[in-house]
Amino acid sequence: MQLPPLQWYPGHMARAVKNLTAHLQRVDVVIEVRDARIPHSSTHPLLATLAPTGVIVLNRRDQVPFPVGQRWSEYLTRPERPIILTEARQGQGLAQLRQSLAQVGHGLNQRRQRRGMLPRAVRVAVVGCPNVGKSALINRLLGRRVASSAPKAGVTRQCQWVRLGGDLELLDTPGILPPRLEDQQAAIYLAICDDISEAVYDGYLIGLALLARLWVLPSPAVNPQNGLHKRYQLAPQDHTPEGYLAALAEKKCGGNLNRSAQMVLNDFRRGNLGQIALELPDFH
Ligand SMILES: Nc1nc2c(ncn2[C@@H]2O[C@H](COP(=O)(O)OP(=O)(O)OP(=O)(O)O)[C@@H](O)[C@H]2O)c(=O)[nH]1
Repeated sequence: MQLPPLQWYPGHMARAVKNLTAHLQRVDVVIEVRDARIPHSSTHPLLATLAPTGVIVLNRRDQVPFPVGQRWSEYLTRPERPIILTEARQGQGLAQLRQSLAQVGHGLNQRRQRRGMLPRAVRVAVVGCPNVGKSALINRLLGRRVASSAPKAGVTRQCQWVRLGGDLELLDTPGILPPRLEDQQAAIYLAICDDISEAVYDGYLIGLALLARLWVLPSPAVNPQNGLHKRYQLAPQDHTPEGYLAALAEKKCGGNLNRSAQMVLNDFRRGNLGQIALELPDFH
């Protein structure tokens, strides 16, 4: 299946990248938030150069099978860059994240003390692609709602500093993507996961791309219980991806293929098809 090239680089994102580059110079640690369903595709090349150290958070750990999250964590971990799996809405994994930040703060203030300087709060930037859960994570870390969190890419438009007690200052940042999405497979995964504005793609083709991926995923990436069958009482093994969307359209959407594709996408995004990792460390 050949999809038209996907690109999304709205004006606010270009401004955000410029703004972020300036802000990162006064930050002590960067938390890069990625989507645990697509840890490879939901990273930004800029961060490898601007923020080579820090913490990588694989958020939405509730949406992938537990062993897959663990495997990604082992695969990505480096001594200077711990990996933490979180569920930002419920606050799972946050104790470990707080501990990592406290360690950074301790090291920073020891160095300051040696130079005769007063202690200060650790400055932490929370960065990543649109819709990966940066604002939800910040709200959970702070224990109150300071950042807008919504199931839509591009909600946060400005960099915003927020303070947590005397120890931590957090920078909430708009979601960023590269100006050109060179890796079109990654772009398709970003669209499937709702990390790209739906205004720039054909929903039917992206729904079909999701099914095509589900058809070839190995068993560790998906729950043993087939979510599609359970959700729609329609067995995947009896159909090709195209045939499945057509059968689903007949069964539930008055024959409308666009609506059946949208239904599958929405159910995947909400976790109604069970835990599904679109990417595993060994293949993309
Ligand atoms: N299932 C699940 N949903 C999550 C998790 N974290 C966040 N969400 C949901 O994902 C959606 C996006 O979260 P946000 O916090 O707005 O994401 P963001 O990265 O700040 O988005 P932008 O403002 O577009 O950059 C919201 O509907 C959240 O409730 C998680 O760990 N698991």
